[in-house]
Amino acid sequence: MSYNIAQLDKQDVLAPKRALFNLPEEVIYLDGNSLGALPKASVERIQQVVNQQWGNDLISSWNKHNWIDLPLQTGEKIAPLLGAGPDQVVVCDSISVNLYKLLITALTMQSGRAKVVSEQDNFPTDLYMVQGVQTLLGETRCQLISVASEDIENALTDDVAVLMLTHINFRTGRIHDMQRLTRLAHQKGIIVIWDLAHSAGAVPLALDECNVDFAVGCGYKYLNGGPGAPAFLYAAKRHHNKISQPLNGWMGHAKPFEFSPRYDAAPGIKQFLTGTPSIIAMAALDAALDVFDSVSMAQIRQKSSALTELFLHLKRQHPALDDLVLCSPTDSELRGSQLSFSHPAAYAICQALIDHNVVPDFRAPDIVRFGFTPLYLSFADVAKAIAVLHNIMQQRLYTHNKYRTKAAVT
Ligand SMILES: Cc1ncc(COP(=O)(O)O)c(C=O)c1O
Ligand SMILES: Nc1c(O)cccc1C(=O)C[C@H](N)C(=O)O
Repeated sequence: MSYNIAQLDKQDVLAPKRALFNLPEEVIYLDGNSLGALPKASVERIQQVVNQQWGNDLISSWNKHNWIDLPLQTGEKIAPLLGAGPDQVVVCDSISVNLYKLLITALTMQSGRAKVVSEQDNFPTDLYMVQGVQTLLGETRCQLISVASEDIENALTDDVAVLMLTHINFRTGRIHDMQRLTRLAHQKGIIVIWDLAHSAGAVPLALDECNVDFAVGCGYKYLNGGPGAPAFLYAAKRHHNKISQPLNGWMGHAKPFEFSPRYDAAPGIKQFLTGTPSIIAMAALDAALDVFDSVSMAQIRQKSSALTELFLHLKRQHPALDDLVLCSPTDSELRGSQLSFSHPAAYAICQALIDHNVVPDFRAPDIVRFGFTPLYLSFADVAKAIAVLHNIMQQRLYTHNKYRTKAAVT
């Protein structure tokens, strides 16, 4: 198969979206799966929130600019990207904190069951949160069972309380079959929590259709909400009246401004709020979501698969790149919007790429990870990235001493 790259870019219906982002001209950014690029709309909105709303309207902004409803309003903007109907998504806190709320919520729905099944290769914070709940409640109420990916189905026995999985693996990009695993878990009476950190804004999702119980996801990756953007939490409507989450903060109270000493949870999804939302950060995320206007997740997915397929095709043309061993699934249907390759010098290769204006990231112990964000990446960018990578590998530029020293954040 041969590719006409100029033609691919010409036919690309998402190409105009690139103009909605502030990205340095010379940089090919392949790390939107760690930190999304900066949408121009977020810059404008932050300036407005700071200068006009905070600066001028001060405290009246909670009403005048409806700051108080921003967690719900932004949640409603995210919902269609998740295949979720209204009133089920709220924006708040981080994934870690939201997982804590949901783990305890789910465990209290499951009397007599304590096991939380997850995957050994899950993103560590997910496993840490279960370990923390286990320490708090004791093993009789919470017990982490972490298994290899291929053993998950066998681990779904009728003494399991919760299945907690990350939909798209952060290292390999491998996608779990959400529909099948949720159905199998439900057949055994198990509640399912999905972590959508690498899925939301990257692949089409159908949370309602898959009958998912709970989910969390990230604001700062494919949703482009900025560093430390608040996360989101999904809770299926059918559970809203039967649950209670453990972090009973005043923003999740039914009537926070009555300042009652007694906690009464707000109805619906609002009960998952805890403390005062970070308005500037949330406004940046809210504005960033407008880049998804007038495009479908199917279009995004189609371009994402085409970009990763092109990368692999071009890589195969260069024997000097053979030492980079693909650890993402070869079938594009089975992987998210990323490609990961192992190599003993992965860290140095990453640094050399960054030095040459191609930005992937390194994941320990030996992975170079490339994220493909269809909203701001062109097919020509992919071709340029391969040319730079080829030069680095063929000339062995990565062996230079300056690429050896590891930074604190990788
Ligand atoms: C799968 C996954 N879950 C959770 C996190 C962490 O989320 P947070 O920093 O919002 O707690 C990340 C990345 O940071 C992630 O990749
Ligand atoms: N949240 C991050 C941060 O604060 C610094 C560096 C990286 C991150 C990440 O998001 C890592 C990311 N979840 C990953 O998939 O590796």
